[in-house]
Order: sequence, then C-alpha cells, then structure tokens
Amino acid sequence: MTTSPQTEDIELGEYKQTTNIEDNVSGEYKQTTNIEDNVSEASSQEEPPPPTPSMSKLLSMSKPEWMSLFVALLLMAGAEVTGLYAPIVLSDCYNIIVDPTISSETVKSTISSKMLIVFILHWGGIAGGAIRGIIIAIAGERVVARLRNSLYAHLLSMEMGFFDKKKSGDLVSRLGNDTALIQTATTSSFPEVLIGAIKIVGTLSLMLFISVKLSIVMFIVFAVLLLLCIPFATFIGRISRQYQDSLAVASTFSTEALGSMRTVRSFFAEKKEVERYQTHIGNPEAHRYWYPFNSPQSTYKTGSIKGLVAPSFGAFAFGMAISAMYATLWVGFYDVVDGKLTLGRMVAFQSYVFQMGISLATLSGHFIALMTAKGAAARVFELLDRESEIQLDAGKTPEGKMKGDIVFENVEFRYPTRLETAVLKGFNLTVKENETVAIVGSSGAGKSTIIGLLQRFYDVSGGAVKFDGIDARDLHQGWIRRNLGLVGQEPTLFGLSIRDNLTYGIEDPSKITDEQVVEACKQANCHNFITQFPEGYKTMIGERGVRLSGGQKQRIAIARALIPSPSVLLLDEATSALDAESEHLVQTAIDEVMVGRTVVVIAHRLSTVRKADKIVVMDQGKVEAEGTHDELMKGCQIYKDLVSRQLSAK
Ligand SMILES: Nc1ncnc2c1ncn2[C@@H]1O[C@H](COP(=O)(O)OP(=O)(O)OP(=O)(O)O)[C@@H](O)[C@H]1O
Repeated sequence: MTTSPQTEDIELGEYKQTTNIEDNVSGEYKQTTNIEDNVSEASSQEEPPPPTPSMSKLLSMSKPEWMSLFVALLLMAGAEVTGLYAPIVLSDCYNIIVDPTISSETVKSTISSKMLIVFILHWGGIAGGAIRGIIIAIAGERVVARLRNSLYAHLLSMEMGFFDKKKSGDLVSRLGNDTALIQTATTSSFPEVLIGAIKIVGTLSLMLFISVKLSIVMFIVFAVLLLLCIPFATFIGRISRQYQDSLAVASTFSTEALGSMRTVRSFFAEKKEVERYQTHIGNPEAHRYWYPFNSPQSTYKTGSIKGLVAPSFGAFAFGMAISAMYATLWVGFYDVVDGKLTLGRMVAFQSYVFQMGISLATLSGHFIALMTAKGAAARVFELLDRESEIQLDAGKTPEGKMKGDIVFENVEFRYPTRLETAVLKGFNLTVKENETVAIVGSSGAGKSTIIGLLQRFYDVSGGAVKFDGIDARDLHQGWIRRNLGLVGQEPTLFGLSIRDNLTYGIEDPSKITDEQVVEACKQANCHNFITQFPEGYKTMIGERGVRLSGGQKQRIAIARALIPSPSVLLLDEATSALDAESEHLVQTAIDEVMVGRTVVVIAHRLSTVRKADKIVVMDQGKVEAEGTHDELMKGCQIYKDLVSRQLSAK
C-alpha cells in the first residue's frame, strides 16, 4: 500500500501497523491471514466424530435409481442362477460318461445337447452381467452427481458462522472423496452383497440337496467366517473414517497453500507447507519398516492398517473356503467309493464349494466398500442434515428498491466462533436515506463487523439491524444484497473473464448491456486498462484474479459494485489497495456515485472521512461519538488521537 504525499491522505487508526506487512507481500496477504487464523482456530477445536448412519439411510441416497438398480439386481440374480445351474447340467454329463449301460452314441448326443445348454447359460450370464455393469455404472454416476450438486448447494446455503468454523479443505474433501466412496457402495456394493448373500444361501441349499454330510463341513466354515466378519467390518468402518479425516485435514492445508502461493513464496515457506501436509498424509521415507509403527495418525498409517487387515482377512476367508473344499473332497471321494454319491454329483458339489469360496472373497471386498462408505456417509450426512441458522430463502421481499434508511438498534453481537466476546455492545447507529456516514476507530473496534451485519452475514445476538424500518431478520437475504453494493478491503475476483466478474452479482448477466458495463468501468477508472488487454473484457483473469495488479482488481471490484445500481453503497477501505494516483481517480468516481445513495464507509483516510455527512467514532464495539470532522476535532479525544497518531506516524 502506498501512502499519499498529500496531508489529506493520512490514515486514521492503527491501520499503519498492518500496512508494513502488506507492503512486503501482495495485497492478498491480509485476506490470507484471516483465513489462516480461522483455520488454525477451527482446527484447534476438536469436533466429535459424526454418528455413523444406518444402512437404510446410506442406501436412501440412491433412491431415485432404485428402479434401474432393481433391474440390475434381477440380471445379477439371473446370471448367478445360470452359474449355479451349469454344474448340475455338467454333473449329468459326468454321470452318463461313467455309466457303462449307456451306449457311446447316446452319451455323445446327450453331451451335445447338455453342452449346448451350458453355453447358452454361460453367454446368457455374460450378457446379463454386462448389462448389469452398465446400469450400475450409470446409476452410480447419477447418484454421485446428484449428491455432489445437492451437497454443494446445501453448503453454499449455510450461514457465514458455519464457514468460520469449518475448514475449507475438509468441505472440499467431503464433496469429492466421500461422495465417490458412497457412489460405489450404494450402487454396486449393495446389490453385490445382496446377491452374494442370496447366492451363498442358494449354493448351500444345492449342496445340502447333494450331500448333507459334506454340507455340514461347509456350514461350520461359513458360520466361523460370518462371526469373524462382524468385528472386522466395524474395525474397517472406523479405520476408513480416520483415513478420510486425515485426508480432509491434509486437503485443508493444500487448498490453503495452493490458493495463497504468493504468500507462501514470499515467506519461502514451501518446505514448511510440505511438512504441514505430510503430517497428515504421512511420510513413507521416515519409517524403517513398511508399516509405520508408533507414528501419529495419517492417511499412510490408517491406509497401511487397512492394507494389512483387509487383504489378510480376504485371504483368510478364501483360504478357509478352499480348505473346506479339499476337506469335502476327501470325505466325498470315500462316499463315491462306497457308492453313496455319484461322481457327477461330487464334482458338482466341489464346483459349488469353489463358487462359495469366490463368493465369500467377493462379498468381503464389497462388504469393506460398504463399511468404508458408511464412514464417508457419516461425514456427508453431518453436512446434509445440518440446517442453516440463517435460511437463504426465508423472509419477505418488499416491492421495489430499498430506500436506504439504516438503523442499528441497541445491537449486541458475538461471532459464532467466539461467543465469549461481545464485539458490539449496545451499538446504535442511524443512517438516513442518501446520507454518507463514515465509521472510524482503532483496529479491532468492530468496523468491518458493521459491514458484515449490514450484509446479514450474521444475525445479531441482541437488538436489531433495520432497513427501511424492517428488521433484517424478516427480510429476504437476496433482496438485502441486491440493494447493497460492497467494495471491500481486498477485492475477491473469480477465475472468469473480466465481464463475467463485473456482472457476477447480476442474476441474468445477459440483461446488462455492454454500454452499462463500459459506463461503470469508466466511472471506476478501469475501462482504459481493460481495453489495453488484447482480449479486452473477455480477458480471463486467473484464479482469484492473479493476472491483475492489486489496484486493477480493486477498480474492477468498484465497477462490479456499481453495475446493479445499489441503493446503499458499503465501502470497507475501498481505496486502500490503490496508489496515490489511482486512488484519487477512483475516489473521484466514488464521490460521483455516492450522490443519491446511502453510503456507509469505513475509512482510515481523512480525505474520505471529511466528505461524510456524519462521522461515527467507534471504540471497543460502541459508538464513542458522532459528528462532523470539525465537531469531533473539538469534542472527541479518541478522534483527535486517531488523527494525531497518524499525523505523527507520517
Ligand atoms: N469471523 C470472525 N470470527 C471471530 N471473531 C472475529 C471475526 N471477524 C472479526 N472478529 C473479531 O471481531 C473484532 C472486530 O473485528 P473487525 O474486523 O470488525 O474490526 P475492525 O474495526 O474492522 O478492524 P480493522 O480496522 O483492523 O479492520 C476483532 O476483535 C476481531 O478479532
């Protein structure tokens, strides 16, 4: 930030303390530190893990796809039945081959017709399986797209206090990773588990039909596996949630650092950021063994535990099933020799045992996916089930535009993340239609909080904020914001074209003509530099406007505020990022657009303050004095101190 040589451009309050830092880095810094403060504060507050949802709640996410999933289920069942029936047909072939009473001609013709059936069953099963796969894949995409859209919309409807508490990376992780885990579970794993279970029951029944004795061996194995599955599944669910939690914290750090690369670079903090990320991802190089014993929780550690337990359990399940097959073969051979069982039936039984082993292994894989999804769903439902404390679509929308009468009536306010501290205490302020009121005060006095309350980012803890005599809590937020134009301390632009940024606050940007856009940009003194870009208003400005200078961004932000022609203009250090020359030009533009509007301006510069109809001096969340510059210079010690402090600083 550049301090103007003119006496009138001196700054009020303790702002100077922060400007030195801002000079060193970019204008982005102040915003970044706020986010960092919020994040570290939020991370220090350990939240209890969200409750695990029931299976029916998890499955309800795929409800709109249940019809198609039912068809997939039928196809799956059909494929399984064909798979189960084939060994019976084959067993007939074995039996007639070893039957000496049947002629070889008859044997061959019977085998041909039986094998034809086997092929038909086989290809029927394959075709059904392919169609089932397609249905499940598309249903899965539909589920995840719908879930991500509704979760994102729900997140964006939350009140500001929610975002002060939550970590952005965590929210991004829930939106991307957790939803993907739910996709697999609700569309493919559930039918697979269902069919797998039915198949196991069917296989066991067929086995019973063939030989009760051999089946008992299988029942025992199955019962042991089932019993072991329960604690195993709970364990996998817990470990998966820990994995997602670590990934979410790591994502918070990476999102923060990647979004603030200028600050990271200017402090040469790349290594520190990598270490911060690595704390939650884990560092394989730091461990002598593959498995990270005694290391803190990280994705590497929890992933390794899962990697250790899940395949071991799968192998154990498969190994048990195959051992059972050998054991039944052993007993079965004796039965064939004793004539209690035909060779064909014993081969069929063996094939069922084999299928059972495969089914159990597949089932355990899908079971793991289901349990993992339950962990992920807990994190998603925690957000989806949360109601916003300030409803986005509630409240009335008065006819026409806001007149611009603003009243703060005995307002008390505490930030949701710091309920123990009252930022505003018995704050009273009246701004009449078309009046310009400047708010001054030392750093932390609560000036920006006033702007936040005007935009209804938060609801007051006591008293009321009123627009045209109506309590802000009774008004539709859209109406309030459409009538307010804000130019903040740090301009936040989006990775869109300049024109799209300028019309960001307009519901239907096509209704804004190019002339209107150019007019606003001329007023904000940005038209000239925009037209110097080869692509003019279509120029893409990069994420958060990185391809523009701080002053250019600020001027675009000013034009953006002017385009909807708001009744009330909120200027929060609006010219602080500009050099002396641009500031003068922009200030002239602002002076022009102030006419015929209510203006609330937070200013550190005397030039801005002097033009106000009224100056309000704030101290520790209260109005200390109000009046014109001359009146306050005579009667308000705090104001005099603010001015003299800056004069001496200069
Ligand atoms: N989102 C938030 N959550 C919790 N506390 C906050 C939040 N934003 C601001 N505060 C606290 O509220 C108090 C008033 O902050 P505010 O930003 O309104 O002051 P200010 O007068 O605008 O300061 P400055 O001139 O430095 O910008 C400060 O103590 C600050 O720490």
